[in-house]
Amino acid sequence: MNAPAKFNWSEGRFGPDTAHWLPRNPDAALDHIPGEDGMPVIGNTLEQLRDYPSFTRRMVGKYGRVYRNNSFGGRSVALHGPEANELVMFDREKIFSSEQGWGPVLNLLFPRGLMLMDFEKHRADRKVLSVAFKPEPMRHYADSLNEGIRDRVAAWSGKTFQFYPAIKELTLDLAATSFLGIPWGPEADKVNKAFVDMVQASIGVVRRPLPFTAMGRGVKGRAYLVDYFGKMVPERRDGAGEDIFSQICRARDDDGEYLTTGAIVDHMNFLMMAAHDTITSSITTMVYQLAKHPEWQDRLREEMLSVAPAGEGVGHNGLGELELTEWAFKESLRLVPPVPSFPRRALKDFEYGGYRIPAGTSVGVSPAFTHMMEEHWPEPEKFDPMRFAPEQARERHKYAWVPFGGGAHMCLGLHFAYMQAKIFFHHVVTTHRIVVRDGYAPEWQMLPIPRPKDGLTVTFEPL
Ligand code: HEM
Repeated sequence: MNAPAKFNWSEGRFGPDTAHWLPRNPDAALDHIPGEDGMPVIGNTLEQLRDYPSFTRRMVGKYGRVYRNNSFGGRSVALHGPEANELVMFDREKIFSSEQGWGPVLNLLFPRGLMLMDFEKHRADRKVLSVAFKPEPMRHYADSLNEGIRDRVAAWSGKTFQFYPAIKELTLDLAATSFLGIPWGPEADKVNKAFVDMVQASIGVVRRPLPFTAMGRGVKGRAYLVDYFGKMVPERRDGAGEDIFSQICRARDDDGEYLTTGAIVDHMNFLMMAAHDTITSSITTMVYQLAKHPEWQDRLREEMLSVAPAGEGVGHNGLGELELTEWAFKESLRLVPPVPSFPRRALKDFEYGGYRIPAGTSVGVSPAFTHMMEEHWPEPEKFDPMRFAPEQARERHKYAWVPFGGGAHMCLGLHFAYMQAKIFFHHVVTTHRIVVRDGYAPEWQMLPIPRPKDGLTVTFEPL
């Protein structure tokens, strides 16, 4: 069933190339699915933003694991649990569009990024971009991450500071070198500002680029970066740079062709966006969990020192040996997944949980909910990295732990994320104790990307 258009997706509001998106369904198309519409106009948006985990728990408790929601501009269907994750993420039958799911949020500022492509086109571009994440380039990024992190951790030593803004700034600075191949300084600052404006705009309430709005600044930021990256493509193609941008400029598709300048620019913008707040959020969660569990700092320190001396960080070759560190990072991603839920749009009618769900429906899955399901994660609130030891992980549903998604759109940068986290914690934990004051329990804002509301006050006590 393809319902008539209520209104079409306008280019001004949703960015370029939206003419092929399915028209929106009339609200009545989902009347048969239990759920609620919430307040007039805003629906459940505020309740969801205020406390996303409680909202989902309440809805699942009342309506079950398939429910109708109304937020962020319209009705959608939420599907919960590992089986739902597998259906949507693995998408055996090519039912779900990532482009049309993420599009209303991202297409205006980050068009033609990988998550804004589907099926064959997506596969072809993803294959080209994958060259930047092969072991040889990763080795170079590891070197530049080690250098940048070492200096910054030294600057934080002995201080009590707000960790979240500090790691956000460090992650941006590290991206300048490992993603873009530009040194820290005024040029990198300008790029960072343009980029931050774009990200802010993509989650802003006002969706039109009016003066003095986040969207206005975001669109200006995008114009700056398009021009900046675009001009550099020929020189990067001819050079021998080891950064991600240079790798992508030199990458060729199956026909031996380079990506166009426009495609390179769009992919770079998207990659930086996909990497930035997610790494920031996950490292912040792990810092907090380690501060609350000093015994885990001791266990990780012992493992880390067996791989490389204190304060030296760890090169690409040593990363695989940091097993406990990896489990602690995975457990942090379980407790607070940086992408708590994500959208798709059904391109065909499908059935799930006893309901027929029509083509055109916006569909959401929720790593945050799945990661707290007691039947898969006993004592789900407890920080226990041993859950990821092979003997415990073996029997678990493959889609019970999905911080990086799954299937064709599974995070392309997940090894980069593990690498940055391991290098970061090697520098910090081998030289410092991470401390928070007794009884400290900051509140987290879960959407759009989790962060501690107060910035997370920590002390890095030198050992
Ligand atoms: C802890 C850090 C990270 C988390 C939790 C994370 C999470 C995710 C998730 C959930 C998706 C899939 C979304 C969907 O299916 O709709 C995704 C996709 C993606 N991520 Fe990450 N990400 C992280 C770090 C990174 C980094 C460091 C990079 C780049 C260096 C990156 C690049 C990408 C790209 C390009 C995609 C789109 C893949 C595609 O559509 O084929 N991510 N990420």
